[in-house]
Amino acid sequence: MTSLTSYGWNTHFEQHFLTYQAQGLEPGRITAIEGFRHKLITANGTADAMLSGALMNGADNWDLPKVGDWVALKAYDNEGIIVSVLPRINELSRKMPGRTTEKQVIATNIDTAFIVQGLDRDFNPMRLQRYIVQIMQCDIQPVVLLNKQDLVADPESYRREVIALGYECPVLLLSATGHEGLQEWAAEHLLTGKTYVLIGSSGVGKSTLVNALLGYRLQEEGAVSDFNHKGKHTTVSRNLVRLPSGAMLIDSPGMREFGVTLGSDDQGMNYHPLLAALSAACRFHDCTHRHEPGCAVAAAVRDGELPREVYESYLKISREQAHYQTDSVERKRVERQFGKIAKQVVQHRKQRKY
Ligand SMILES: Nc1nc2c(ncn2[C@@H]2O[C@H](COP(=O)(O)OP(=O)(O)OP(=O)(O)O)[C@@H](O)[C@H]2O)c(=O)[nH]1
Ligand SMILES: [Zn+2]
Repeated sequence: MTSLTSYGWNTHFEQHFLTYQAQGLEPGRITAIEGFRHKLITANGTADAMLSGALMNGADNWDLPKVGDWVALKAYDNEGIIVSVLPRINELSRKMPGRTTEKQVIATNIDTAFIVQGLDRDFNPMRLQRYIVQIMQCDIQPVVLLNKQDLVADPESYRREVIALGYECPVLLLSATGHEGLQEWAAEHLLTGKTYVLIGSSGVGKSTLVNALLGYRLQEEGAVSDFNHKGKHTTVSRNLVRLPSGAMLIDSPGMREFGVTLGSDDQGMNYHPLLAALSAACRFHDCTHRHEPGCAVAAAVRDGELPREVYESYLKISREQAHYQTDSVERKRVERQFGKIAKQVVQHRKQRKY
């Protein structure tokens, strides 16, 4: 028997599972998805499951099971059919890459997201802030991991630069290959029964970090294999693994884009403590901090109190959010209209009996 609690099962899921329990279903957590095959951990060990037809036809893509989800499962030995996804505590999402404004769910039921940047050439405070803001508006705690510290002369200066931005999140220096900083990371931020996700661009060392923590090779690393014929292996799937410490860690493929969606409160960006405090002092309560008179945020940038990089990131992200919002409102309107037309067609057919 596997203890589900050690995989993150709690009273929230237990409550929502009651009706399924009455139907003789079992709970399970998705650890990997390969095409149609969903790998799960259940009280009886691991299982392989497919989606029920109803789930496949009825749900929007972001409602379908993702790595990290708890589901209700009709189990047959080590196989099964996933009948339903239990309500999520949160979901780590991004705007789908490209021009569309659809949301893509990366992983679910996450306690902390580790943003990994490599200090060799990947370090980029603008991109970092985009990750931080998007993660926070998903109600997930961000932690910044600056990896490959062995490749730069003064790693501390990078850490200081991130801390100076003033977001409320820890910043750690690591070397996955040199095994530096791993113990401190694990001791403070990888706790039993909690779920973590690693995100960042390709090649920053996410798989190397997972492997170092696991002490064995789950995914072959870059230098070793020749997976995609470009002399470089890239992680292609997400995997939830349980570390020896009992923490759960989800590795995810490298991302080129990490577009913002809208926060649950639609309040725009109140994720920077100083920016939030300053906003309250603006003359207009709905100040966009762009051109309004009496703007405390713009004044703080002029005075050097609020870092200019934070302000620039704010401007960029809030513009994208506005675009995301208009586009999703328009999409919903079109969907509603289409729904109406489809209904009329059905009615028309019924009346005509064909
Ligand atoms: N010098 C140095 N190299 C590292 C470190 N961490 C990872 N690397 C190297 O960086 C390369 C990429 O590492 P991966 O772990 O495959 O990167 P990834 O983030 O998982 O990449 P994707 O799977 O494409 O998302 C490999 O050659 C690693 O050996 C580090 O701390 N220092
Ligand atoms: Zn303002």
